[in-house]
Amino acid sequence: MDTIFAEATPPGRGGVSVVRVSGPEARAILESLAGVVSAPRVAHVRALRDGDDLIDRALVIRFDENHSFTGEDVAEFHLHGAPVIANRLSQALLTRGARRAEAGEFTRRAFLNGRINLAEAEGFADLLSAETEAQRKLAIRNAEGELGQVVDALRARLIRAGALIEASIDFADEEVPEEVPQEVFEIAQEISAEISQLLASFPATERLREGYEVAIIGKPNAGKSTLLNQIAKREVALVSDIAGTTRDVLELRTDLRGLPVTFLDTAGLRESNDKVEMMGVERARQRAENADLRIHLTESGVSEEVKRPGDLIVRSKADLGQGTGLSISAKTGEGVADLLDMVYDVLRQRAADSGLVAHKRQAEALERARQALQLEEGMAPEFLAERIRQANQALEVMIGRIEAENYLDEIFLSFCIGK
Ligand SMILES: Nc1nc2c(c(=O)[nH]1)N(C=O)[C@@H](CNc1ccc(C(=O)N[C@@H](CCC(=O)O)C(=O)O)cc1)CN2
Ligand SMILES: Nc1nc2c(ncn2[C@@H]2O[C@H](COP(=O)(O)OP(=O)(O)OP(=O)(O)O)[C@@H](O)[C@H]2O)c(=O)[nH]1
Repeated sequence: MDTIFAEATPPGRGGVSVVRVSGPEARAILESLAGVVSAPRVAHVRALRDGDDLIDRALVIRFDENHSFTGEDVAEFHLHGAPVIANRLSQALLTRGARRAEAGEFTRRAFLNGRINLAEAEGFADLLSAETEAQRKLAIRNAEGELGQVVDALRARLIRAGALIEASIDFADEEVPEEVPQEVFEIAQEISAEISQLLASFPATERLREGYEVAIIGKPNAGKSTLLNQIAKREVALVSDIAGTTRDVLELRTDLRGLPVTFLDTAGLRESNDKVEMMGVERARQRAENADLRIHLTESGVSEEVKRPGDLIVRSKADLGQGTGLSISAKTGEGVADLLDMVYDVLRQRAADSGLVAHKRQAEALERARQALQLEEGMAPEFLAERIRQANQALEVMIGRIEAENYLDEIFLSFCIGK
């Protein structure tokens, strides 16, 4: 196994930068630079020397195999935060046989060494990419293993069901076939119902993890770009009194009180002879179609063609006259806070339906387990045993105990280097 290293802190100048080393040579490499470090998991201040060259006076920590994040021998260098120092240390690590880590390789090793399961690894990936409070709360639950624990509890009951069937097969008399106990069917039904519950929350959880899209749509000159600028509190979109100003879809990522919300400013919906404008209109329609929520901004009437239940209808340019319903002036800002309140309320309700199943991979494995558990009383004991085994196997795939290989690159390469 290679010994790997990477900067765990973001590149650039900072107070402290942390370089992490993991693998069989970690301790020897640490001690060749810092002298003997006998106590594990204790911070020591040490001069780091490569030959005569004093690299830095740093904090160093070492971790023993089986008592570290990766499960391997680990050494950490907490350096003064200038890129030249980390670069100089990297050079010393390379000459001592370590290599640079790939994206997610520390977490991958934690998984391969059985320190975390695959659902936890996905939780860590989500935690590291979380941009808002609601996403962080979701991710930390899975990084802490909640989903894995739920699945382990289901597996324990499946194993009992399997054992009950085996017993009835073993003791079956040729003439008087032993009945498969009723409890087997009860367990299968209960587990199947619990999986259904877990799966029911998947769409809401996935939306929260990925972030919501809110499309601002309407006729040309309705004030969509002005509204986007008002939400951003800066000039992100071009505004003009020429109809058809916005062509491409503009995205504004925001943290709406903890919810991840990307507002989309789209081309005004109309027929036009301008080829480029029509490409923009088509794009606007598509993005609006796929968005989680649509704000129809209108001076007069609503563009019925794209209207869907639950869409917000908002009258624009309230400073120019009176409208009914929610009306805003993107220009003065009047009503914009109320609009954001409404958007927040709608999305918060959807986020409230979220649960633990955040990834399609997890949902698919759970669905396979659920399918296998659709048992019927007349089924042969051997067949029932096979179904229970299939369900158990699907759950093992979910937590990465088996058949994880196909997913590893997808999951771990999504991390940054150093994680
Ligand atoms: N400096 C530093 N900070 C970090 C990490 C790290 O690797 N280094 N982490 C990583 O990304 C996270 C913390 N995760 C960790 C998880 C386990 C162990 C560990 O050494 N576990 C041992 C000892 C436990 C103990 O001290 O009681 C064990 O479980 O046996 C260390 C960090 C976040 N902060
Ligand atoms: N009085 C008033 N004028 C506004 C308001 N909002 C936008 N306008 C004006 O209306 C014109 C069009 O505004 P935009 O924000 O570019 O409209 P749009 O909907 O993005 O237009 P397209 O890009 O053509 O689809 C500009 O002259 C804005 O200054 C408002 O609330 N009150």
